[in-house]
Amino acid sequence: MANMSDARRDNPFDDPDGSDISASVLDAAGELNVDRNASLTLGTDALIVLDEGLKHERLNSNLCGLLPQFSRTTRAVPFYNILWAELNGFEVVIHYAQPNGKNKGCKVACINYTVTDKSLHGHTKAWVEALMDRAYPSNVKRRKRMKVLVNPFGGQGHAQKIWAREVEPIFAAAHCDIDMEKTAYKGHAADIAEKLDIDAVDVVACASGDGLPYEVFNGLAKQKQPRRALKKVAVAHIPCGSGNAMSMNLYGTDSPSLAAVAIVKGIRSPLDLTAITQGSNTSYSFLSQSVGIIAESDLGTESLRWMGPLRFKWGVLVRLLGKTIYPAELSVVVDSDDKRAICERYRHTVEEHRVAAAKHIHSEVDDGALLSPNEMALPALKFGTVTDPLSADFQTQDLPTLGNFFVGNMCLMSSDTPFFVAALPADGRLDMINIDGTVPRTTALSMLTTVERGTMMAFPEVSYRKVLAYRITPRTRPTPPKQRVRAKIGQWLGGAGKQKEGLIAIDGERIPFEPFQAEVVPGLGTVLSRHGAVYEFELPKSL
Ligand SMILES: Nc1ncnc2c1ncn2[C@@H]1O[C@H](COP(=O)(O)OP(=O)(O)OP(=O)(O)O)[C@@H](O)[C@H]1O
Repeated sequence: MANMSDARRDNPFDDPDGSDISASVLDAAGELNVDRNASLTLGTDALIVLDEGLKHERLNSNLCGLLPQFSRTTRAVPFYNILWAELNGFEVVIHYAQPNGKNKGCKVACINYTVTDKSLHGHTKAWVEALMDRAYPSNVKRRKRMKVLVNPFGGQGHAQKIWAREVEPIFAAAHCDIDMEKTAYKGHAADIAEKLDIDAVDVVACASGDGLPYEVFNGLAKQKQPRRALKKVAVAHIPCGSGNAMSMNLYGTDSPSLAAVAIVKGIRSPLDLTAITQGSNTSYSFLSQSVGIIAESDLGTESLRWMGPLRFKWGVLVRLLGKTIYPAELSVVVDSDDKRAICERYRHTVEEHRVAAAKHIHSEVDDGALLSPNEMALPALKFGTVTDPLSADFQTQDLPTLGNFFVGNMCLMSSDTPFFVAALPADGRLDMINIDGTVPRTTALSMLTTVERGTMMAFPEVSYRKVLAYRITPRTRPTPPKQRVRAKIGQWLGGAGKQKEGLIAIDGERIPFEPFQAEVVPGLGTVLSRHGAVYEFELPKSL
């Protein structure tokens, strides 16, 4: 937690070969002498392996003395990396996640030692259990029962291979109970989640993009006891898609193997969901809603798929330079529109979390067991649906030149786009960004360059609000006859092809271009995360 932004950029593991052993206080009671030359010790944050044999192994491969001599005989394996430890007879076997040298990721490695002093059997048994307690603190469930859904078409179609090569071995080494199923059609993940036996499963892990988790939340919301289903079953994400925001926000990585370890070690945490009503339909969004530029750059750039991840940035750029506008009427229940106060409250929550984590205070996460029968249904919406008259809580604005309408429940929308820097998993609020489409091109371009640093919010032209609910009625923009040729060129350059209608994206999925209403439902969903109350992002100091 001390340096979350670094953790986000790099491998979130410490180096198991690392030299930071001094940071771990060696605890005499936690020491196990496995033989004359080797001992295993429970440090503060890591298992310390002291082994004369390590020195010899290294010296043997020293290319006839051409390489510098290694005198180190110790190795530290952070408890976080330890997947399982057991005693087989007198043999201590420890499986752990070892970071790959050059690749961003990790693989399963094993340490095993036979305890030579047979009188130490009782001590060894207790020591192995103590190691497991450090590897799995009281708020982390061991042997998670997982339903794994693999989208064979996710991202570039490699999800199945990634699952088998990089992820399954980690879950297996952590003794997770796995039931894998490939999705066979669009909507299959929702059907599976709707029919899932929620008492037999702790986690639904999606080897996909963000599309499958969206379906799983919505499938759980259709169960007979939806509220209990959403509390009982944690939704997890193995990043194998073109959009992997969920994994970035909750685990700080888009590497499938690192995400797998984060799932094994994940803390059950509540997540706000957003109820979206459109016509007579209700769905639940966990990530974002966009109308206009972001939705078009996400969904309306199909003809630019050959560009890979660049197509989204290109789509935004073309529309920004074209000063594209998306007229709409917007009604909002505002919680706060004071950017400074929003950042202060965010920092306060992060600090509270840091203090609680340092004191090892783990708040119990409700698993739905205590819900009374009349609480099993989804909570009633406080602000009604899109077909109801607007209540007095809403403030309505006509936005004839709206440029960007983007609402988020998570911070990062991809590995390098922290749009909603003050977003928190369960603060009962949505973060809403509005930017007028007529801001000068130079300003729009400099805004774009600050997204990656997370400082776009500082522009006075950017409205950043915490909201409880909103209704948006998008309108089709009129194109004056003189601008039609220019508009067509812009549309072609931006990858929109012949698309006539505007686009709305909910968690990256298209919904009809019609009015919709959104209301945050505090803590309705459950996920697995590294730090519970906060995402894997640090608010820039300049904000
Ligand atoms: N077997 C299947 N055939 C067709 N579509 C499927 C299948 N399995 C899942 N899908 C659909 O694929 C969509 C995208 O899934 P996912 O999020 O895993 O991939 P992605 O690569 O991130 O997304 P995108 O397609 O937007 O790039 C979801 O809407 C899901 O319902």
